Amino acid sequence: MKKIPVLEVFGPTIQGEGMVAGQKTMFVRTAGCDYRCSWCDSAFTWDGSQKPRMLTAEDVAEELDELAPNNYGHITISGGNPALHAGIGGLVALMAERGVGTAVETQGSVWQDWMLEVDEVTVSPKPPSSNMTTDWEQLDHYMNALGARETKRHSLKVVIFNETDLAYAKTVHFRYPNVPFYLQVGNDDLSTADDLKLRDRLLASYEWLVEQAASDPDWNQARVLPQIHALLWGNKQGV
Ligand SMILES: C[S@@+](CC[C@H](N)C(=O)[O-])C[C@H]1O[C@@H](n2cnc3c(N)ncnc32)[C@H](O)[C@@H]1O
Ligand SMILES: Nc1nc2[nH]cc(C(=O)O)c2c(=O)[nH]1
Ligand code: SF4
Ligand SMILES: [Mg+2]
Repeated sequence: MKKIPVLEVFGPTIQGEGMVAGQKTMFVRTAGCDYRCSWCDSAFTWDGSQKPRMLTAEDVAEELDELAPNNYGHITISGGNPALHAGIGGLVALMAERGVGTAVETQGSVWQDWMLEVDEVTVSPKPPSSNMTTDWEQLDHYMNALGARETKRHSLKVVIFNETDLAYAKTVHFRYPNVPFYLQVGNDDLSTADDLKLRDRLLASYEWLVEQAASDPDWNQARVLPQIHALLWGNKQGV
């Protein structure tokens, strides 16, 4: 059984972002990322500051059960980039056997066949402010493979910090016009412990983003959301 480098397991909480926002869920966060986004809010998964544990799918399930005995029906696998790890396939299968829903967060740079078995796949290509570049052919492959599924859902989510990011997001949205599309507020103060100050700042950014979407017909089918967990709990890890 292939092991998974796990950085943290937490919950129950709510999914704070995107297509599953508000869903009660557990989080499994893997270590390692093939990107280095300038504004990554989870840099501890790849900057060497925290060390992962190598766990089997059964180990992870046991940990979930200990954290939330009979108290979860959905898990979200994030990272880092969880798509770096073949071993997650075993976890997805185990949860499906138990009737527990699964979601994954990835930037869409690396494919794994277990993606096909995940109930809600969020693909989050990175805008210019991240300093990363998009491999459009790889993203096409992702969208084609996910789009061929019959019962499971996927979406695109782009984090926005400025107008250049919005222009990039539009390119993504127009390239895959039939995929549910989310604009997400960027958090540009990752170090503050002043939750109230951060909340004000994020809400001001949210207001700006809503105004942008509201005034541009190209966004008629878009959904605009903040990170709900950042509004509630600031930059705290494990929530
Ligand atoms: C930490 S990433 C992990 C999954 C995967 N590596 C990815 O980027 O999609 C989870 C989500 O958080 C978003 N995110 C990261 N830093 C953020 C920030 N400073 N503000 C808003 N969203 C952020 C990412 O764009 C992604 O959609
Ligand atoms: N509550 C909560 N919702 C989230 N949605 C995406 C997250 C992530 O870091 O991938 C995240 C997270 O870390 N916490
Ligand atoms: S792809 Fe995701 S985890 Fe990786 S650096 Fe960017 S935001 Fe962070
Ligand atoms: Mg996060």
